[in-house]
Formats: sequence, C-alpha cells, structure tokens
Amino acid sequence: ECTHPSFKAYKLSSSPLIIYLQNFLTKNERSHLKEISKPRFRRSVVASDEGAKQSRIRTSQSTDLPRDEIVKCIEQRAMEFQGFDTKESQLEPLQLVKYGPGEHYDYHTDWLADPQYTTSFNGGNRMTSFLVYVYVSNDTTGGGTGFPLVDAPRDERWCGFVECDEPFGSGVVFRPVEGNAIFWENLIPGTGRGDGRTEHAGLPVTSGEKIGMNIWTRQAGISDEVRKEGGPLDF
Ligand SMILES: O=C(O)CCC(=O)C(=O)O
Ligand SMILES: [Fe+2]
Repeated sequence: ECTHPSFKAYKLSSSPLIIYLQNFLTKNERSHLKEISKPRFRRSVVASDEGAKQSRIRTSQSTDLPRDEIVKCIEQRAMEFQGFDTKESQLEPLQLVKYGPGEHYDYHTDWLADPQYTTSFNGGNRMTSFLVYVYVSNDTTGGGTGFPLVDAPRDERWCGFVECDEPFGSGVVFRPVEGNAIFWENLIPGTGRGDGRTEHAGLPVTSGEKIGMNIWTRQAGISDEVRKEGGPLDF
C-alpha cells in the first residue's frame, strides 16, 4: 500500500552535506497532508531558556500530524533515505509549518545549542533535517529557504531549484517547489557538535501561502516517555 515515488537526488554540498530531493512527495500525499492538517495549526514556537515560547523570530503556524498510513509511509521513506542504521525511534513526530503573507522564520539552526533539549531522553541532538515543500499556492512570492553560509552551485540546471539571480557570495536560496525537499546533516561528522554552516531561514512569504514539513532525526532513539508526550519538542 505504501508505494514510494521515484524521487531524484542531487548533491548540492559535501560539507555540510546537503542533498536536494526532487519529487519526494506525491501529489496525493501533498493534498492529504494539507487536508488533515487544516484544523490543527497553531502559532509556531521557538526554544527558550524556559521552554517553548512564541516569538517574532518565527511567525508561522505549526502542527504535528496524526500518524496515519500515509504519514507512516513518508516516515519510512525518510528513514530509508538515511540508510538502514538509522532507527525509527530516532525520528521526531513530523511537523508542518504554514506561512501566510509576511510570515517567516528568522535565521536559526535546527540543532539545539541548549543541553536541556538534547538529553538522552530526547535522543541527543538533531542529526539530520528534511525540509519538504508540501504546498505552495500559485500566487506565492517569497518563501524561499535561505542558507547564507553555503556556497551557491554554479550549473544553470540548479536554477529551477535555487535562486540564480542572487548576488554572488550571498549563499543559497532554495525556491519553494511543491513536492521537493532539502535534506542536510546538522552536526559535524564524528564530533556530534552543531555545524554553524547549516544556519538557514524560512524567508518571508510576500504573497500566497506556503506549507513546509520538518522531518528531524535525532542522534539516538527518543525515549518512550518523551514520545508518549508527543515527542521531544514543538520547535
Ligand atoms: O520554511 C522554511 O523554508 C524553513 C523552515 C525551517 O527552517 C524550520 O521550521 O526549522
Ligand atoms: Fe529550520
């Protein structure tokens, strides 16, 4: 029942590892996610000393998802992409993020600097991220995903996926293309330390609507207690 689309993978950067995935979600999966998430969105939150809080840094709406068969199929795809040594228990609950006009997520890293969020109960830090474009309305402007510290690729075949009219040296801005995804490693290999070069932002949507999905994998399994409470984090 769970049949995977034949997505294509293009390496954009070796260090940090960034791989662009074309056609990672089917049309049917995209409309399903959009449908089941509709009544669930709430104002997004970010990490702070005192836990999750709303912030001008992140003005989108977020939600987790019920783990139905389609969601599990997407989880399985994200696991298999990372190879057989990454276990399902390392996966955080999938998270959707929705942006209307003017909404954005400022520059941040997905790895967490505060040790209270990277305990062994939480599975350590966030090892990998997928940012998947689930829905992008036809009238969307803005809403790219910017990695200012990553060198822009050169070949013009990238131009469907990244902005090619950015000034040289300003990093990479991925265009929001429905169904496609960015995969990257957050931690410096062999050290477990956060890689500052993975800093990125959800740039402001200037018109239209964008829905993204975060698929985050921890360094180790997330404890059942934490998972029972809905997973380690909602930011
Ligand atoms: O919406 C985007 O393009 C990026 C979102 C993001 O980086 C996040 O939610 O952690
Ligand atoms: Fe992020």
